[in-house]
Amino acid sequence: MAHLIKRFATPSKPELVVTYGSLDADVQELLLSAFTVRLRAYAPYSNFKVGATFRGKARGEIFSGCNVENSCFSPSSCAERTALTKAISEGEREFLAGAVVAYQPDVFTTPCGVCRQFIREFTSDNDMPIYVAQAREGRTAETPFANEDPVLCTSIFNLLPNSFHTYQI
Ligand SMILES: O=c1ccn([C@H]2C[C@H](O)[C@@H](CO)O2)c(=O)[nH]1
Ligand SMILES: [Zn+2]
Repeated sequence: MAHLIKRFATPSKPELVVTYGSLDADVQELLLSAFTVRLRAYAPYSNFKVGATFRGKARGEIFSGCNVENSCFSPSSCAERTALTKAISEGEREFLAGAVVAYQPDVFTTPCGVCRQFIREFTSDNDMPIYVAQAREGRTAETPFANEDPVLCTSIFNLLPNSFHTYQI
């Protein structure tokens, strides 16, 4: 019976909070792009701006997206889905890592349930690291992060364990 749970989405690593300065340059770059694209968020209804990025496996290219709201609310897209939809439509289907940048003073902003499932669709059995940072007040595109800023290092299998997934055989 063990084979039935063998492909269950179990995290490759536990969640960890580290400092921005301790991260590899490619992860810092992913977070910087998320900070920058967040500035383009169309969020007149919630006033809550989010930026998300995913690094494609094929060429190491960064795909970025912001949240795009609508006066009718339901048609809104989160930043994570904007970024992934852009990537898929450009031909990328595999990703090395993702990043999310938003600002709530006392909590990391992690992807919503819909986005977790959306990200899971494009994740291999090996999990996908997701880095979450705050766009702190007063920070600008010139200096988005300080070395001592906290970054949550999580992954889609931490965020969405034992997720629904169909395997194309
Ligand atoms: O991880 C998240 C959480 C929220 N939002 C958006 C949806 C909506 O536009 C606004 C407030 O929920 O933030 C995202 O883009 N990503
Ligand atoms: Zn979402």
